[in-house]
Amino acid sequence: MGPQRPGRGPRPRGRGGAVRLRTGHTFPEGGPVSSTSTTRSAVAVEARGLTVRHGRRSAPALDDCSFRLPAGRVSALVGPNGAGKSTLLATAAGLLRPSAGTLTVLGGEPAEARERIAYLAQDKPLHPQLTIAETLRLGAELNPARWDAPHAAAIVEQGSLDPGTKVRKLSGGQRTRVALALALGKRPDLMLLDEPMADLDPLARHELLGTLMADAAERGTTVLMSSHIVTELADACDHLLLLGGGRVRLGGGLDDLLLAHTVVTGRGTPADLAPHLVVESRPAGRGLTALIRDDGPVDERWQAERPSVEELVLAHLRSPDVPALLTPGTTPAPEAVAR
Ligand SMILES: Nc1ncnc2c1ncn2[C@@H]1O[C@H](COP(=O)(O)OP(=O)(O)OP(=O)(O)O)[C@@H](O)[C@H]1O
Repeated sequence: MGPQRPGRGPRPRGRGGAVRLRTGHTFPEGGPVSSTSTTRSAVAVEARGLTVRHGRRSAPALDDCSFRLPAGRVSALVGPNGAGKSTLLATAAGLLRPSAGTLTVLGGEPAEARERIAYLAQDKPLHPQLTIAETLRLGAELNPARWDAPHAAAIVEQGSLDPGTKVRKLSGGQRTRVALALALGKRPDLMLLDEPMADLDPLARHELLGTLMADAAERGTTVLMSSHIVTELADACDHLLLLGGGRVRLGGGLDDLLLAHTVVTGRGTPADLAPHLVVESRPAGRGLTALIRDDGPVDERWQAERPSVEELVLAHLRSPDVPALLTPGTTPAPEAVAR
């Protein structure tokens, strides 16, 4: 079971608790509905035609991306290797500059918001010669106005770490914990986490996700977190941004995105599923199983189920040519998109 969702009701999803749809069900016209919380909430990150190249002649790592991320949410950033996730996080942290378009963070330029942002890079850079206690003291000195010493110390304590231990003597997962204590101790308004869970054990991951969700629920912290561990993200995140080949493939509230798709099983061919968009299909017995993007009610002869987050993400990763989908409220106004 994933961490509890503080302040939020449990989210019904996944095959285990799949909502079995009655055949002939109807989805709202025009596809997904943006939840009211998505449309009404403030915007934490907004990209308009964002293009980022690592070198003048290199292909764009991010290519004409436009999306919005709501404030106070835990957003999952997913995509295959090389999709542009780290590039997006580093740009949002103000470490890379857009080659074209804009990226607005907490209402301004990323560099202006640096004090309010905590960025945890993939390699979790820390000073190896410092002890854990010295590392946290450095965090306090660098963030005098915001530093929450008890919060940072509690995160270290939960990992049973001796504050006198030098960073160079820590395991990869222990180092990640200290880096997270440093990031969370800053009490940021926006946390940018690049694969924070990769080297944490399952218990530590569970605890970390719980802490992030609690911060989002209690303090309104916005979290954007890249990860390849889709099943765990499903429990912790309420928003999804899926990148592929430097472009946005899916963006929106998880519930909205799930509502816009159906897993159908039955006899027939993908062509029989028209007018729905078939994201992915595979043979099943004498028929097929497909993930479709709904265009109106699904015909009664198909058995229909809500997809799990994993099914939604995997189907889109395996079908890179399927048109992108951003739910309303997560797309900047088209006329305002910089070209
Ligand atoms: N420092 C760099 N110099 C040149 N190209 C780079 C650099 N960093 C990333 N790239 C290129 O930019 C593209 C996006 O890379 P990025 O690291 O953002 O992807 P990612 O989605 O984070 O991948 P992964 O899941 O493997 O961490 C890739 O084609 C990569 O080769």
